[in-house]
Amino acid sequence: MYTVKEMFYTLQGEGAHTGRAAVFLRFTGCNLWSGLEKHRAEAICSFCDTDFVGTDGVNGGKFKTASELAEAVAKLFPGEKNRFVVCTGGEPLLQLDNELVSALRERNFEVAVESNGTIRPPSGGVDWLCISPKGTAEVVVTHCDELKLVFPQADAMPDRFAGIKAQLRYLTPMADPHAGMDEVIYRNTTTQQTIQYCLDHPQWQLNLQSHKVINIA
Ligand SMILES: C[S@@+](CC[C@H](N)C(=O)[O-])C[C@H]1O[C@@H](n2cnc3c(N)ncnc32)[C@H](O)[C@@H]1O
Ligand SMILES: Nc1nc2[nH]cc(C(=O)O)c2c(=O)[nH]1
Ligand code: SF4
Ligand SMILES: [Mg+2]
Repeated sequence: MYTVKEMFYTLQGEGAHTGRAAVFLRFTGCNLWSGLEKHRAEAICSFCDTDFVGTDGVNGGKFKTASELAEAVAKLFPGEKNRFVVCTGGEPLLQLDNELVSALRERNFEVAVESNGTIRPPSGGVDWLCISPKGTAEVVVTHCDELKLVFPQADAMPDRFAGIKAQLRYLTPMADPHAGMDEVIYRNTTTQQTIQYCLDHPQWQLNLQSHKVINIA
C-alpha cells in the first residue's frame, strides 16, 4: 500500500533538472516532522514549506499496488518520450521500494528522488538521487547525484557534508515556510548570505526554488 498526498505534472523547479517537465509524486508522511503546525517548533526539521499530511491533494489517495500507482503516474505524463517522475514528500524513501521503481521504469520513466538523506534508497537504485540534509538528523546516504542543502541551518552547515560524494553541491536559501507563492522574495537576507557563501566557497552553487519565482506548482 502506498499513501500519496498529491500528484501533478509541472516543471522541476530545483537543482540540475530545473525546467524539465516531470510528474511530481508526493508521498504522505515524513520521519523528521509530523506535518502538524503544533509540532513544528520541536521537529528535527522545522522549516518545511510543504503540506504532506493525508491524501487530500490533487490525484492523492491510497494505491494498493506498485503497478496501480505507476499507471496513475503514467496517465499524468503526455506521451511516451522523456518521461520523468520526481518522487518527493514528505519523505519518499519511507515508501518508495524496488517494486515501484521497477513499475515506473517499465513505463519508461526516469525516476528521481528528493530525500532528506536519513534513509537509504531501494537496493536497485534510482536514476537521480537528490539529498537535502536536515538539522541534527544523521545522514546515512554516502553518495548521491546532487546534494542540495537549505542554507543557513545552525546544525547543518555545509562543512559537515564534505564526506558525501556528489556530482553537484547546491545551497538553497531557506524560504519562509508560510510565504504564499506570490510572496517569495529572493532579495532578502537569507539569499544574500547564501550568495556570499557560494562566492567564498566555490564548490557550492546557488539553487533557487524557481517554481516559486514563476508561481507554478
Ligand atoms: C519538502 S522536501 C521533500 C523531500 C525530502 N523530505 C527532503 O527534505 O529533501 C523537498 C525539497 O524542499 C526543500 N525545502 C523544504 N522546505 C524549504 C524551505 N523552507 N526553503 C527552501 N527549501 C525548502 C527541501 O530541502 C527539499 O530539497
Ligand atoms: N515545481 C516544483 N519543483 C520542485 N522541486 C522539488 C519540489 C518538492 O517539493 O520536492 C518541487 C515542487 O513542489 N514543485
Ligand atoms: S523538508 Fe523534507 S525532511 Fe523536512 S519536514 Fe519537509 S518533508 Fe520532512
Ligand atoms: Mg516543494
